[in-house]
Amino acid sequence: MGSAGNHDHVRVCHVRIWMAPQDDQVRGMIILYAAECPRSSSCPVIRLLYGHLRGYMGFLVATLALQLVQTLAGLYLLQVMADIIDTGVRRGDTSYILATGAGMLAIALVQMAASAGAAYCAGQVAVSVGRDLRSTIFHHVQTFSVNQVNRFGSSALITRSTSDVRNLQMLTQTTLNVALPAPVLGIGGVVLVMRQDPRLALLLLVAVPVMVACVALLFRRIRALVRRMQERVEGIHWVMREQIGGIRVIRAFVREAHERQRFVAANNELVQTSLRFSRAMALLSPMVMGVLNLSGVAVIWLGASLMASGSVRAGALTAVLTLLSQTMAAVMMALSLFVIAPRAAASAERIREVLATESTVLPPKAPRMMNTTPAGMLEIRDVTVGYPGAEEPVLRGVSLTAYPGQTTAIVGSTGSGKTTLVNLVPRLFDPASGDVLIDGVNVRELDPDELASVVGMVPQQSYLFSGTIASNLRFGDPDATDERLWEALSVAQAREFVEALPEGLAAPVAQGGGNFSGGQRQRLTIARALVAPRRVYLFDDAFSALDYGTDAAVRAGLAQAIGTATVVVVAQRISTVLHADQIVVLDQGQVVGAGTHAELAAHNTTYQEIVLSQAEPVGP
Ligand SMILES: Nc1ncnc2c1ncn2[C@@H]1O[C@H](COP(=O)(O)OP(=O)(O)OP(=O)(O)O)[C@@H](O)[C@H]1O
Repeated sequence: MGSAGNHDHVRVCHVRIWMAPQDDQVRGMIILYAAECPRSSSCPVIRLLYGHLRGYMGFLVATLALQLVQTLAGLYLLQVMADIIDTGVRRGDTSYILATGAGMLAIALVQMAASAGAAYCAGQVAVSVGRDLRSTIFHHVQTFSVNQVNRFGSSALITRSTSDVRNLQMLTQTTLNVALPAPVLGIGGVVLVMRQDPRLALLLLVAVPVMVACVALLFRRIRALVRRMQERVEGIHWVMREQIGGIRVIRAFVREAHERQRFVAANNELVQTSLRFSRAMALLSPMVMGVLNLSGVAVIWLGASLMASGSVRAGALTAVLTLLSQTMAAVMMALSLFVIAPRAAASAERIREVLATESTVLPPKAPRMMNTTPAGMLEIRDVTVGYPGAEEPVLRGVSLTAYPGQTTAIVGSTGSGKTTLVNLVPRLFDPASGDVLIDGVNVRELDPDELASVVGMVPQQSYLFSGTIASNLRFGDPDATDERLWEALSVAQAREFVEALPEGLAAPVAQGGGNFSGGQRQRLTIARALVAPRRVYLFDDAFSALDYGTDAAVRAGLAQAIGTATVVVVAQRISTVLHADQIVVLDQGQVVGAGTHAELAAHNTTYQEIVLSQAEPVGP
């Protein structure tokens, strides 16, 4: 991430992407992408690939040149072959046949080398474009707010960065390998046949447009089906993700049969769409083959009658027939393009949908710096937040101030908006109205790096990344010493169990932290937030998986370790917030009270209800 005042805003074909300048590869790619994208083009594939392809002009030109060489060499070979038959064979001139044959061999070698070189260059372009696209999507999604990520869904975002990009990569490669030589083969072939006999050329001029018309007729239908197929694949990903992620719940509630049915339904939908697609494709192939075979019959029929009248020689007719079979092979290969192209067109639309989504938490153009004397006063001023699609706002006109050196607790019933409120501080999303300020600076005016260096957060869901305990703890400060890590683990009451692991800090962590218990995970996420000093610490229900004793020990340790920082604690348990300097009570998205435990317990009805609802008796 870029440092304050040191970042770029780039217009990317209706998309604004913010990226750190030191990421040269991505930066270069974004500049390319920003290059005058042909907005007028109605083809989503062209619009999407245009900027990326420009970066590989060298390889593109080389592919073009090599394809030209190999196609022209192929056509020239036909011409020479006709000469050998009409001159060498007809006259029985062996030396002419041998000399011309040696020349043919040399040309064939050039053709092979050019063909291999073209395939290599095309591969380079396609693979690089794929890499760049994946990178663009990944970095763009990174700029999204949490709500925007939720709107697309993780399955959709993964599919778009993987299989959709692969479809575009395949299209690029096939176009360069198959479609690029086609015009040269077409025009060159017509010229070659014209030179032999213009009447035979006329046949080619009729056959090719008929073929193109057949394909165009089916293209729209195929494209729509391909798009639907991709949606169905996404549907399967969606169901599978949920089932794999929720396997424990499924087993506990014996929902296997129900889940199996959901999967079967999603799978069947894909099968039905795939069958419709296969039917459309099944029509395409015989149509093209029919036109080609009819053209072959016409050439043989016309050629035979011309030969009988002596106006066409055997060599010329052989060349035309060979050219026709070569064209047939090329068209058959190009047919694969008609499967790949609609798939890529649908993929391009889906990728552009992601790229055209402008982040709602963009960094400021001219970021402000925090003052150098750390304080950490957190002010939330009159914020209103609504989730996309929800009728009512989740938070309405919420204001509170959390002071340095103090603990501010936020309590409220389930769904009252506590998590939503704390998520505003690190800008996981922004409020519809109102402001969040740290030491008087609006968080929207801070560079993301600066904001991250000021706010430490322990989210409600304890998530650890695959790696080691040390790599997870160093998330906020890659340079933290082992000693610092152990200190943080001590405060989080995690030292004991980490010491008990044979590898200690180097103990492996599975994706999501699945190889640790809920309480251990929670303690590790608390330690992670404590490794780097911050002005404001947010603990969102971060003690819920701890037993009462550990909860109390962690809070006691925190009071010592955090010192003068501002602490905001979201909690369900009254015992967790009992000694907070200030408790803010939320109810249905509004602040309905603020004060100490004693004050609220005496006068605030909502707080009293919460206290009463807790099974354990609460002390003064
Ligand atoms: N991503 C979302 N999309 C739509 N609505 C949401 C989303 N996240 C939360 N909500 C809704 O917003 C309201 C507040 O949710 P929030 O998670 O902030 O409550 P909370 O007080 O933290 O609840 P809990 O104590 O159960 O964690 C809830 O009604 C919830 O349904």
